[in-house]
Amino acid sequence: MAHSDCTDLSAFMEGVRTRNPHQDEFVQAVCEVASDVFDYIQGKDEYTDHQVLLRMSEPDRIISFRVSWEDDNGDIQIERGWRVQNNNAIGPYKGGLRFHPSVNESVLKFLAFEQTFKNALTGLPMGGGKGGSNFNPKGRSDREIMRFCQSFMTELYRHIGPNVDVPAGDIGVGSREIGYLFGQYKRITNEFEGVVTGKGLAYGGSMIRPEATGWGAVYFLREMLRERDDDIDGKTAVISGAGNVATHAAEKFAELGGKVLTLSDSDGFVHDPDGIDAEKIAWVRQHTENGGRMRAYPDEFSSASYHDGEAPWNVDCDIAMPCATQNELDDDAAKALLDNDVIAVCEGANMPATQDAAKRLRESGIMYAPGKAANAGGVAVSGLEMSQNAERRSWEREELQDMLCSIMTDIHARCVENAPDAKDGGAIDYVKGANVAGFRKVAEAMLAFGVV
Ligand SMILES: NC(=O)C1=CN([C@@H]2O[C@H](COP(=O)(O)OP(=O)(O)OC[C@H]3O[C@@H](n4cnc5c(N)ncnc54)[C@H](OP(=O)(O)O)[C@@H]3O)[C@@H](O)[C@H]2O)C=CC1
Ligand SMILES: O=C(O)CCC(=O)C(=O)O
Repeated sequence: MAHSDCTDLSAFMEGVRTRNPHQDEFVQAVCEVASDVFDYIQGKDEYTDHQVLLRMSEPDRIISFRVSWEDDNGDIQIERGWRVQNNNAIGPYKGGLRFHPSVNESVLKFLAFEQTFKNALTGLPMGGGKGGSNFNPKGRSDREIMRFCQSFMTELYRHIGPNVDVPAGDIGVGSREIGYLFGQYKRITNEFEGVVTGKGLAYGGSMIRPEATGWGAVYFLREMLRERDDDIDGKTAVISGAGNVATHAAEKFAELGGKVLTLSDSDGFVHDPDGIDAEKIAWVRQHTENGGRMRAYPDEFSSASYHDGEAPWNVDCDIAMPCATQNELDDDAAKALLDNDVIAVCEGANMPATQDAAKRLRESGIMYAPGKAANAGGVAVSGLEMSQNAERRSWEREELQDMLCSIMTDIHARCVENAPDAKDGGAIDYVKGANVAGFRKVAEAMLAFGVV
C-alpha cells in the first residue's frame, strides 16, 4: 500500500473501503478514528513511515467456523461462529462474544477495532478482540442454549487462553452463557484458568462485573458534568435498551439522584414520567431475563405508556444514554435531542450513533461521550477479573467499586488531555480525545516491536 495512504485521509479511507467491501459498520468505525488520528500524526514521521494506522485497521486474524448443534426436536442446526483478533500490541486479545442474528464479519470487525482503543484507554494491559455468532438465542430453551455454547467452545477453545485471548459477554451472552462456555473449555482442556471473564462468583468471577459497564458509563457522565460544575442530582435521562448495560446505567443514574424516564427493547419503548426507580428496574431485569418484553411494563406500573415501534429520543430530557446497539440513534434522533436542549449524550452501547448523528452531536458543543470511553468500565472490571484469577484471589466489592470509579475518572482525564479544544476553553471533544489517547498507547507498543 502506498505511503500516501497515511498522509491523505481520503486516499486512506478509499483503501479501507476497497479492502473491506460491504462492511459498512467496520468502515464507519475506522473512518471516525482515522479522521481524528490523521490530524495528530501529520508531521510525525515515526507513525507515517511505519504505517501504524493502516496496520491497526487490518485485524491480526479472523477465525471463522461452523457451529453445529441439535435443537430440542432432534434437528441439526448450523450457525456461523467468529473470533476477530484485532490487535494484541498491549496485551492478550480481550473483548466480548455476541449472539444475535445481525452478527456478521463487519459487525465483529468494527467491535474488535473499537475494543482495541477502548481497552487501551482503561490503562490495563489488554489488546482488542470480539467474537460471536449469528445464532438467535430468543425463544430457545435452556438446553438448546447449553448445546449451542458447548459446540461454539468446542471450536473456539483452540484459539484462546489466559495469555492469548480472553472472551467475555456482550449482547445475548450473559452469565448463563459464560457458565456453559467456561464449563466446556475446562472439560476439553482440563485447565481451570482465567480464559473468560464475566464468570459466576462461585468459579472465579469478579464482584461488580455485571454492573460495571452501566455504572461506569454513569461515572463517566458524572465526570463530564463535574467539569462544568454540575451533577446528576435532579437531572432526567432517556435510556435505550433494557439489558445489562441499560438497567445498570439506569440503576446508578437513579441512585445518584436522577430520574430515568425511558427504557426500550427492539420492539418499542416505555415512558414513565414518575421515574424508573430501583424497584421498577429490578422488575425489568427479572422480566426480560425470563424472555419478557417491555410492552408489559405499563400493566405493572400504570404511570407509564408504551410506544410500539419507536425509539425514545423524542422524549424531553437533560441526558441521553443509548445503551442498546450500534446505529440506534440516527440524525433525526440527534436533531430531536438537541431541539429539546439535551446537555449530554453518553454512550453505553458501542457506536450507537450513526455517522451523521455523531457529527451533529460533536459539532453542537454539548457533552458527547463516545462508547469507547464511556462504556469501558465493563472491560476494565474484566481486566481486574483476569488479575484476580492470575493471583488466585478475590477482591472485595468496595475495593472493586473504588477501582472502577478511579479507572473511569482516569479515562475521562485522558480524553480531556488529548482533546485540543479543551485547552482553549471550548467544548471538550471527547471523541477526539478518546481516539487520540487510545491510538497513542497502542501505537507506542507497535513501534517498539518494529514492522510485524
Ligand atoms: N455487556 C457489557 O459488559 C458491554 C456491552 N456493551 C455494549 O452495550 C450494548 C448493549 O449490550 P448488553 O446490555 O450487554 O446486551 P443485552 O443483550 O443485555 O441487552 C441488549 C438490549 O438492547 C436491545 N437491542 C438489541 N438490539 C436492538 C436493536 N437492533 N434495536 C433496539 N434495541 C435493541 C435488546 O432488546 P431485544 O431484547 O428486543 O433484542 C436489549 O434490551 C451493546 O452495544 C454492547 O456491545 C459495551 C461494553 C460492555
Ligand atoms: O469484558 C469484556 O471483555 C468485554 C466487554 C465488551 O465486549 C465491550 O467492552 O464491548
